Amino acid sequence: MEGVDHLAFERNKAQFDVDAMKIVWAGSSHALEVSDRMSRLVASDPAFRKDNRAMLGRKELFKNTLRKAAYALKRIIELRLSEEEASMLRSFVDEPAFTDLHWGMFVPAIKGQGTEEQLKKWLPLAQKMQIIGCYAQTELGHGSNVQGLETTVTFDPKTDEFVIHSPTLTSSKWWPGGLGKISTHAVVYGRLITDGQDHGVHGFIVQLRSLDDHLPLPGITVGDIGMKFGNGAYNTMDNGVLRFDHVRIPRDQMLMRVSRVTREGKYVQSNVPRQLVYGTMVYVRQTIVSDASTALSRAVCIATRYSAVRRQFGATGGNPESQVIDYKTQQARLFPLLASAYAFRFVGEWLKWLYTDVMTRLQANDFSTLPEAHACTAGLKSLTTSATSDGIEECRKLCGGHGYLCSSGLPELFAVYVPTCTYEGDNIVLLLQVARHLMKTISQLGSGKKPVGTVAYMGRVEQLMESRSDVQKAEDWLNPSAVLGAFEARAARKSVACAKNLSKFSNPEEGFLELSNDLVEAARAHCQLIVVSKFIDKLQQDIPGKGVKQLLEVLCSIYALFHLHKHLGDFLSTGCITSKQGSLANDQLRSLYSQVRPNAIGLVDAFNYTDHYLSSILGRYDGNVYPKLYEEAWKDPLNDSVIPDGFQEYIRPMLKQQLRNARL
Ligand SMILES: CC/C=C\C/C=C/C/C=C\C/C=C\C/C=C\C/C=C/C(=O)SCCNC(=O)CCNC(=O)[C@H](O)C(C)(C)COP(=O)(O)OP(=O)(O)OC[C@H]1O[C@@H](n2cnc3c(N)ncnc32)[C@H](O)[C@@H]1OP(=O)(O)O
Ligand SMILES: Cc1cc2nc3c(=O)[nH]c(=O)nc-3n(C[C@H](O)[C@H](O)[C@H](O)COP(=O)(O)OP(=O)(O)OC[C@H]3O[C@@H](n4cnc5c(N)ncnc54)[C@H](O)[C@@H]3O)c2cc1C
Repeated sequence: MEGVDHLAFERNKAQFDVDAMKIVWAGSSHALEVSDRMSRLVASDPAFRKDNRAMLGRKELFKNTLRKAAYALKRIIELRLSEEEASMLRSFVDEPAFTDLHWGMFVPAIKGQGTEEQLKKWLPLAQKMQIIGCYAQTELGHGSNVQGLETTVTFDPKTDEFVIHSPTLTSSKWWPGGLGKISTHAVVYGRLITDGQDHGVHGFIVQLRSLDDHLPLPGITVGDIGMKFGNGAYNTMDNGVLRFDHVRIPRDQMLMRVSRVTREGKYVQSNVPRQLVYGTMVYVRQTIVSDASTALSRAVCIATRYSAVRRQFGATGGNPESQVIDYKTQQARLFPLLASAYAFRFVGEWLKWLYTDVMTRLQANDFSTLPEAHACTAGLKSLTTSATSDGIEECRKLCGGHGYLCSSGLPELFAVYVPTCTYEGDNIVLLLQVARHLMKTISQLGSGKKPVGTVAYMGRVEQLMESRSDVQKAEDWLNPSAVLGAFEARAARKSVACAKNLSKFSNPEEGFLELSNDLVEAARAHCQLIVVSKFIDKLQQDIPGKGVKQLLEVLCSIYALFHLHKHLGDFLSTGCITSKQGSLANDQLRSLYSQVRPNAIGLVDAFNYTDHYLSSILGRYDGNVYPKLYEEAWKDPLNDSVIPDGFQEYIRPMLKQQLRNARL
């Protein structure tokens, strides 16, 4: 029935103030107001329609994306939107596009690595979109190993220029989004060579295409790398290939904040650490963590609403069948994902703070927190994107057969999301970076250097090696210190075990390779500890609204105890808890799921997503699923005609032949 809220009876069950929770989710009343306004603006404009994407061929799909990008900019200018509003509007358009790389990587790379002079020259051009840029780092043969890039950038003192060259096939730039067809410029990473000396990888601003006719400039070969996973999905993006044949750029297009080349060709390093060349990746990894909570919450919103609508079995005495959300197995799969979405939101908020703090310190030449920022952004990017990708797929399964339909919104969400496990650093490679940080921290404990930030607990390592959980009954697991104690002890013990094993190797690098699986597990345990502890920290804040804080406490406990249960082997084998305590945690989880159940729809409503943004019939706000699914099926191009193309040509003769054979 049109106009009827089929989920109203669920909404009435909520025991908390949903509007107050919306503010907590958005981060502030202001952020909620802006995101609400921008999402409605996009949803109400037919130019931003996206329900037909799965049906479009690549060229049509891509052209459609270009139209939307140009239209979005037009609206941003017409409505005089602020940077914050514009960025929200673009995110609600919800279509991967070259603009993501322009705003998400090209502009930040210039901001982070350019000198004042370079910012003055390039930023206004980029900000007004008079040029369009991308981030060209990865090559056909080299992605994770940035130091292995082959592109050469050789200084020619005669002309005061750099000569950029792709010496081999494997040195072709490969993957950069926006590069394939649209970008006019790129920040290109290559090996800087002056006077025959290789100074390693640096970034350069390079013009790729003419601003007059958009044709590639001389010496440049550029194109799209081809269709990617999923039909519509990420194919709205022109990931590209790029080759240079001795292309010349002026010397002042080297991004020179970290180091520079003088007119005479002298290489001069400034006082900022070399690793700042990797700074854009740190920035983007940080944004990816917040985006993980967005992607996971979308999937969870769809699966939760549909689980309340869907009924199977259990019809007794004329009553309808049971809602699948009431099955304990459904709750045990769904509610930890709901809790994870909130957990990632809060750890994302904290990571943003950490990043901002690091940036402020960098301005004052304090580089002390850079390793912590690198380890946290790398580790949390890895943890949250892996969990979100798996979570989206789990949500598809939670929706049964209908989840497999494109109209559920879940296949496209998965296909668009899943490369986050690879881009901005393969998730295993990034966990190994965290492991290095942990091993370094442990190795420095003896020197009296006190570990700070997220590794501060390592300073209590002796106590953590001995500690025993004092949980005696299920409710004891609701105590944050019991949870923190167990997670800290597990993380510390896993790292210490790795460090002990590493010390048996005469060559530490050999040991690192040999023990890398254990190191990855130790890094994961450390990252889970960060998520749990930041959720607990969030709950120390004043959180207004009836029942809001109580529900967040429930979700926090679910996040922690679900992971304790999932990784019980870790907690038991390291002796942090007993098997009895493990089973008490499981008992407590069951009770927590029951507390979430009446609030489940309210908790997903608090994400404040429009139906346009969710683009899911199963996740519709009004729960009017079946009539809309039925209606949608008839819109498929296959249903344009009763008899499909190809039937007369192939199937009719086949049928006739088979009938003839049968009669013989
Ligand atoms: C639904 C849609 C959802 C989400 C969309 C998300 C949007 C975000 C917004 C904007 C972006 C828009 C669109 C996104 C789409 C796609 C974009 C994708 C872009 C890319 O993928 S760009 C390419 C990214 N490439 C990588 O990440 C490569 C990974 N490799 C590395 O980073 C490094 O090489 C590695 C592996 C970390 C280190 O290599 P290595 O072992 O060689 O170490 P080094 O010798 O280089 O380093 C030694 C030293 O330096 C420290 N360090 C390393 N990295 C950093 C760093 N980044 N910052 C600070 N410090 C660093 C390292 O710890 C060592 O320290 P030590 O000497 O031990 O003290
Ligand atoms: C959709 C998408 C968009 C992208 N956009 C951009 C972009 O805009 N700009 C850009 O420059 N790049 C971009 N990339 C490239 C991306 O950053 C790289 O693909 C990514 O960094 C992974 O590197 P790789 O492909 O070399 O993987 P590889 O390193 O080859 O990984 C292959 C396998 O080897 C394993 N492995 C590698 N090294 C180690 C190790 N040391 N120890 C253990 N295992 C290891 C990995 O875990 C993985 O299982 C994009 C990629 C994708 C998929």
